[in-house]
Amino acid sequence: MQSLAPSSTISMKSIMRTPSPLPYNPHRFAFTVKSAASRFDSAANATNPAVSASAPAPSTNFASGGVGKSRADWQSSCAILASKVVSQQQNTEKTGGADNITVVNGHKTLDLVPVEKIPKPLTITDLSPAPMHGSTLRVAYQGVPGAYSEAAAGKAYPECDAIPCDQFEVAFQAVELWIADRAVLPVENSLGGSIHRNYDLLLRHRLHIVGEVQLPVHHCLLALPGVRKEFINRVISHPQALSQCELTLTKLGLTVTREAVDDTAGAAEFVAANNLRDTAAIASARAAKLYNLNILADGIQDDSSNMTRFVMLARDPIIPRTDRPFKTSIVFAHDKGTSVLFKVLSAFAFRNISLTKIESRPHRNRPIRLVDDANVGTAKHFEYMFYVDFEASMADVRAQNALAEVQEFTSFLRVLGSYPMDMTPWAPSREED
Ligand SMILES: O=C(O)C(=O)C[C@]1(C(=O)O)C=C[C@@H](O)C=C1
Repeated sequence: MQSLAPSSTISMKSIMRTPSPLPYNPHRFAFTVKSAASRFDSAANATNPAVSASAPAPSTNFASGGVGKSRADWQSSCAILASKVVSQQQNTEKTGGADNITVVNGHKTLDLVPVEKIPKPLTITDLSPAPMHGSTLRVAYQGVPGAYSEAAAGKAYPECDAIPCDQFEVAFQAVELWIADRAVLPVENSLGGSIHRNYDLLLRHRLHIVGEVQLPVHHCLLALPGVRKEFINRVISHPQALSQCELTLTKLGLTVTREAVDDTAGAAEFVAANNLRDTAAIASARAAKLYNLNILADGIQDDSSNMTRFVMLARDPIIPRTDRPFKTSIVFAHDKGTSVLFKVLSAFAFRNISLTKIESRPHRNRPIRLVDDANVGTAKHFEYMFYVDFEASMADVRAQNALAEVQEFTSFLRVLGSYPMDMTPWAPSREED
């Protein structure tokens, strides 16, 4: 996995400069031998001229060796075809003959590519949305290399190119503008709870949740080589990371200033880039390696089972299935009426569907509801959006019926996604790299 200069992070500005992409046109994929090499060269950019034009940020490739086997096969096939074309042109000049025809013993023969080198025709699986056409999946995440979101991208899509973005908003837009195929979004942590801002983003954008991963988060205290704990008068990190290590920092005697920055690895990069000998960063062991920092303390999260849940987002939903455990995420709002929440929740309870999460957020468009109160005039109530995750696939009739019922009680209902549950067995948090 290559490490990247943080300057290669995609920013809102660079996205704004990106020329607007052409709409998706499946006919662009009509297969010709000539287009094969260039298509595999530009991989996920094939559908988006804006991408090749704007030279997107380099990314981390999680596949060992960087390039997948099939891509290499295609490239060598195409190279052989290209060299044939060159030799045929030379022959043509010599013989003055037509395309693809060589003179052998006075007979004209078609000059064929050796059977084992002939590219295979595209099949229906080559056309499946992920990964695109045998190319490497491009996954946008917020932060710089070494961030936990990058690790989550690697866990969800081991062969992917992880693309750093300076804000979550940018990661969403990277997918919307076809610069990336997926975005990774942390939504909750076992210690810190829900990451509310990201729930709001889910609603503001029209991307679909297509997967989830739960990542053990193992924090380290990082400082420049030679710096000891006693020299530290400031600890910087992502706010979630600072809160996940609060007690341990105090136990370590580090009752010093805490400062929040955009991401954990960004904090490590900042300490290194500015040669800060009085500042430590909370970040991963991988960030220590990438930015040449020392690990002053290892495993400083307040709970060894510290875990963050990330969701994977895509432009299109996946087709829900029933042959493996699925989860569905919805968001709804309701107007008025009594016991609406109770009725909604019982739609799931009566069908034996377990809820795994419920979260309420202020209704941004209508945060306050005025209600008449006969005795004291008009009262104000807060209005909420409710986010619910439940353990069933949208392909399951029970889920379909439950949602049909929920729709009756709600003024707004959106299915954010129906996706395979992360069933990875739990293991204590430990950094491998
Ligand atoms: O800063 C990072 O490294 C991130 O990936 C973000 C983030 C978060 O938003 O919660 C992800 C996992 C950890 O819980 C701490 C920070």
